[in-house]
Amino acid sequence: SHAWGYGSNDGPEKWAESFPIANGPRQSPIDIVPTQAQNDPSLKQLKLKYDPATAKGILNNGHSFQVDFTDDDNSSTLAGGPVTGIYRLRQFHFHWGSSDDKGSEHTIAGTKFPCELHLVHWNTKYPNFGEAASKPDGLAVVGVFLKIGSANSRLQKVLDALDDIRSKGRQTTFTNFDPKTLLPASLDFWTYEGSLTTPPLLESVTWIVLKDPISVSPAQMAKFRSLLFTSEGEASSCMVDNFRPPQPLKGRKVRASFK
Ligand SMILES: CN[C@@H]1CN(c2cccc(OC)c2)S(=O)(=O)c2sc(S(N)(=O)=O)cc21
Ligand SMILES: [Zn+2]
Repeated sequence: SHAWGYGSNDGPEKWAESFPIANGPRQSPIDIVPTQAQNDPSLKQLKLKYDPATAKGILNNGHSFQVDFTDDDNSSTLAGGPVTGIYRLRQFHFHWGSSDDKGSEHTIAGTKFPCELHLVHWNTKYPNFGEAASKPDGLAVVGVFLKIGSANSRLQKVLDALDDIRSKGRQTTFTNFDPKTLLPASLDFWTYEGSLTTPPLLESVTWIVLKDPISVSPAQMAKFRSLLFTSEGEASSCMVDNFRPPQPLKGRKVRASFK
């Protein structure tokens, strides 16, 4: 199997050995340079409709932790913005650093944030997630930056569940949660065509990166860093620095939904 991680032997610099698409034409993340983004007035407003009842569970997958949603109907969806049609929410997860000066995957004119939230959606024109993940318009991921500031009470419910999923493979029930509460007030965004930022690095993602961050406190960041990459019984390795650095733009245009 293609074991990959974020260490010196299995990290982003090594992924191309098993996943040659790592050097492809539309890889993610990227550095977003606001002055070079083009305002596109044809971009529609982002329409996010999430039903808290679709939240199912929370899992430590050994790379990050994710909150999974039931996606067998259109209860939790994304539409509008740069996409055509309806995309269903599949899961959300985060990437973060070992210190507050790094952790995000996308950067803004070189600025790194301590953490980045990804809400993963798949295009309902395809029969299921796995099919969608291999199509150029198959996935839409909303990225939200987290910035050090006051404690985020909405985030705390997610962080309180981490004690039960400390090591790889652990999961627990997690329901009645509305991910909309994790979004900033403004849904202004940048958008570009990219990829998964983890193996299999499929070039199937329309990225929608929100301009405004949400807050996270230093104590809450310590909670993220209390997770382990490793399974119970293995030598413990702290789950930190699980981010891929920015990739070459290769001629792509980044559009802005705002002036
Ligand atoms: C480990 N990779 C994450 C889990 N997924 C996954 C798992 C299995 C197969 C697969 O592709 C067929 C995708 S996923 O599609 O939900 C995503 S999206 C994403 S990110 N950082 O680009 O938003 C990371 C992951
Ligand atoms: Zn991600």
